[in-house]
Amino acid sequence: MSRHLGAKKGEVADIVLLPGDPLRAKFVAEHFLDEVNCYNEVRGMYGYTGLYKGIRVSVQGTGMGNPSMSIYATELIVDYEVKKLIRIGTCGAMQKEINIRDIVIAQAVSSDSNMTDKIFHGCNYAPTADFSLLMKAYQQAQTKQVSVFVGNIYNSDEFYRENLDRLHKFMDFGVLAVEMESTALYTLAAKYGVKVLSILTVGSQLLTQEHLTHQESEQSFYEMVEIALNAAIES
Ligand SMILES: O=P(O)(O)O[C@H]1O[C@H](CO)[C@@H](O)[C@H]1O
Ligand SMILES: O=c1cc[nH]c(=O)[nH]1
Repeated sequence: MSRHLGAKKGEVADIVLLPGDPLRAKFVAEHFLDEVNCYNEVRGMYGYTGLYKGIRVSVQGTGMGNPSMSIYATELIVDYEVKKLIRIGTCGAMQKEINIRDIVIAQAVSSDSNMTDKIFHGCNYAPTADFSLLMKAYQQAQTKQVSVFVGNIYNSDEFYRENLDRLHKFMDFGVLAVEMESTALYTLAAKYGVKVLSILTVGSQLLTQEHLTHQESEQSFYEMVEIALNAAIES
């Protein structure tokens, strides 16, 4: 067991998918994995291990925001020796050509979080995806009836904001979408030398103010999860 996970040694696979919502972890386990074992219920942050196409894969909820992600990512890597971590999240689209239900793959992460400053003391570190995972995920996405965008995303410590001024600056510089966990995830993966990628389904469009309901979001996760699973086992 680790501080926040109840799994015994060996119960977590080398490959872990990471949704923010623990109920998305349950959904993935129920719909995509065989021979499933629930290894964590601590704090209701469900974690499961099962088989996908005969290969062991885990799926672990992370909660929302960089601090929560950093706890789970650190323990998965340090205590359970996980080697590939793929976030399967939702995001808000920041460019007009990106629509609800499209997929965004995070090649790099810009941020308003001071996570990396705590490590790099005033210098800018650019958290980036693992290239082999990124390439496989992009190839997988191209086999599906889904629009996929690859590029820079915006990671934020805020969901509700005073105003959208800062977001508009990042939009002007071509940033694709906003979410809240990838700075911590990519930076920790680099620190520990493991593979990482964030794949995001667009749940809201910030320019048009459209958004999916919770139930609609769930239905649009299928493509993202299949892309993540196949990229993970092939890379
Ligand atoms: O759907 P998840 O994976 O939680 O991701 C996004 O949704 C949450 C905000 O609603 C934040 O965690 C953000 O990053
Ligand atoms: O972090 C997020 C995720 C989805 N939509 C947003 O506006 N922000």
